[in-house]
Amino acid sequence: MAMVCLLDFEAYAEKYLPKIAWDFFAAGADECSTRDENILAYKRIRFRPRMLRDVSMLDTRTKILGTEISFPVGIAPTGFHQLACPDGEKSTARAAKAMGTCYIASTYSTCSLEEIAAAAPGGFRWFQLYIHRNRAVSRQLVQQAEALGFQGLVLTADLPYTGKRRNDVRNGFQLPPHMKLKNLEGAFEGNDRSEYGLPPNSLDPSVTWDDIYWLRSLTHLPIIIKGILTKEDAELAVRHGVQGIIVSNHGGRQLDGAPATVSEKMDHSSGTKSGNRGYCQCSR
Ligand SMILES: Cc1cc2nc3c(=O)[nH]c(=O)nc-3n(C[C@H](O)[C@H](O)[C@H](O)COP(=O)(O)O)c2cc1C
Ligand SMILES: CCCCCCC(=O)C(=O)O
Repeated sequence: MAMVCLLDFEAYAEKYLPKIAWDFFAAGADECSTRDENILAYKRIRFRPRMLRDVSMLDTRTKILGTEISFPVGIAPTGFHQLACPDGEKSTARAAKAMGTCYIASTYSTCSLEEIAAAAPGGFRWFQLYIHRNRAVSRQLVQQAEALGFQGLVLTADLPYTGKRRNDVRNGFQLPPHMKLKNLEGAFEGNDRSEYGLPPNSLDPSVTWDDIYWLRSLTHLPIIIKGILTKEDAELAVRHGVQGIIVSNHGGRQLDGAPATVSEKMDHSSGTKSGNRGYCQCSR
């Protein structure tokens, strides 16, 4: 059957993926109220179409941080692509390049940054960072991403601890033994990989705005903060000299009860006074 829209891909994935993988991809935190509200908030949006405007020539191109993309949608960072496809993030990188848009590769990719870069030479890519307690690991990843030609550094700010995704807990989610978080191989001691393929508590929950200065000292890349949900934090981002923010509630996988990404309660103009732009992501 022809795949016509994203919902068709979603239904296909639910039918054919192992339950443990599907549940991971579909997860929301706790009661999933924010995850579900993300979709409902989009459905409530109504356009105000104007007529007789000569639409014979359409141009959907736009720019993010000065780089042109063919349409105003990029690919958000998501971990563990090999759970869905053996080629993993290499396929995602190729698809993004073919579509002329930006791919943000996750720290928790199942392909290495080198493999991702080699799969789609010249593609427009940013690297998404989670900061680990072992700062040397994070420093090395940032510097490797820059050396490989990634063009932006996205710091995910909304995961000091992992949200409680109930089905992952029920399923006892583990990465299959043949799958590795390639960017973090050799980064940790011991054999316990019980938290999403990582040792428990490997992320650093003590990260603050001051760490933006630390990141700045490591790289010349533009820094974008992902997971901003309030005007106050957007303003702090501007004050700390970052080049962009991504308005996001992490697909409702983190703080259940947070507003929908396109909620009318959000002030999407935050930060624009000093020329910074907020990027709004599509949920799921
Ligand atoms: C399966 C899955 C894995 C994800 N992995 C990451 C990740 O590794 N890093 C990250 O910053 N966000 C991750 N996210 C969150 C997405 O980047 C994105 O924020 C979310 O899917 C869309 O919600 P939003 O519109 O609130 O941003 C993941 C989301 C999903 C569904
Ligand atoms: C130890 C943290 C695992 C997080 C996995 C990737 C991610 O961000 C997600 O939302 O899932």
